[in-house]
Amino acid sequence: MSWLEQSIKSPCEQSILAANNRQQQLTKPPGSLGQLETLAIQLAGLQASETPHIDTIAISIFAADHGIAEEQVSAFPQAVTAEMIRNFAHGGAAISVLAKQLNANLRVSNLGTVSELETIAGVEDNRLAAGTANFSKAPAMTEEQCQQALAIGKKHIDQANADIFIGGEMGIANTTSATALACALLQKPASVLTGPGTGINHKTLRHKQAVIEAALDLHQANPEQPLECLRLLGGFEIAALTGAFIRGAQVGMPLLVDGFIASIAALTALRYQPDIAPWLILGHQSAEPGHKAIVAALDKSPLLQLDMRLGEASGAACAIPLLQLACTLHNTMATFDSANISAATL
Ligand SMILES: Cc1cc2ncn([C@H]3O[C@H](COP(=O)(O)O)[C@@H](O)[C@H]3O)c2cc1C
Ligand SMILES: O=C(O)c1cccnc1
Repeated sequence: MSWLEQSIKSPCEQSILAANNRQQQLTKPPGSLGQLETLAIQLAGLQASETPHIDTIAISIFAADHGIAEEQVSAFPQAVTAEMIRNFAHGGAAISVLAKQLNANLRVSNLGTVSELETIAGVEDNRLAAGTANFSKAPAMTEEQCQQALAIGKKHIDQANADIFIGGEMGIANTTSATALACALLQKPASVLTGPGTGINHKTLRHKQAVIEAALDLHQANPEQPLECLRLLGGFEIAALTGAFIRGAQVGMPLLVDGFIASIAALTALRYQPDIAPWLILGHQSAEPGHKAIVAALDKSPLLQLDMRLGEASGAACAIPLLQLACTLHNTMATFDSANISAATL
């Protein structure tokens, strides 16, 4: 049996009840801390503890190139993927700065770029090929590549040993791949889901839409087979994220999901195994317009809306302090009893 078929862990009902009970005793009108309350209760269930905490944070960035980039669908050249891998390692990328500030353990996995990369300290060499195939002409991945990429995500979860996991990505043209995958899974046209990614002009946006429509016609991907949709239209980094999300729910790791790209990986995982839903927390609403439809399909409310559209796990990282505050309030506020506060009378 493949690891992908292992059962999903259930959140701990007893801890959810205990945490809910605790919330009712804290010195505030019940419900007045809004989503901070529900988040603490959700985390209690996921961590199987009445008093959840977010002290150790694992962030994994999966980077890879995309054959579809040769269709001129991104504002930036493909060399940027490898260049940004260097930047992650050297501490200059947005996620490098955020991870340092949050005291998170940042791992960077190179699944294969077109530009040659020297060996870089802090970058894991997980190269499968020099990027995916151009999915407007052929399946993006072979069966074997897709399985290997899923397994790299699994490995990151198995080694994470953290209170929460955030998966991020880097790969020029991956909004084209993610959009095509979203169209296939949601059965929506490219005209509805395609957005500017790194910032293309209107003419290029129409071209990007047409490239996606043609690829959808070519592959006729079956939404009932999400991992096959992933193989045909996805990317190595999107598959690694999908594998990480499936594994996270199998082993009981809370998963904080980033923006557009990470969310389509989460949706792929969810369509493959609907029981993973409770393990997903949505960090933020991306400004990439197609994210709304994916968020609706995930049936989750994003914690933040900051008009971010970067990827790299950056939006999810920004939501960590909120989760920490939710836990600290939940764990350390006084109770009506301990502070001698009168309870509600009506
Ligand atoms: C310097 C730079 C840093 C990035 N970090 C994340 N992305 C984001 O933009 C890319 C997707 O957009 P598109 O599909 O339009 O190429 C991905 O690499 C994504 O992670 C970046 C993009 C650039 C240019
Ligand atoms: O929200 C994202 O993940 C995103 C949006 C635009 C470009 N890259 C990533």
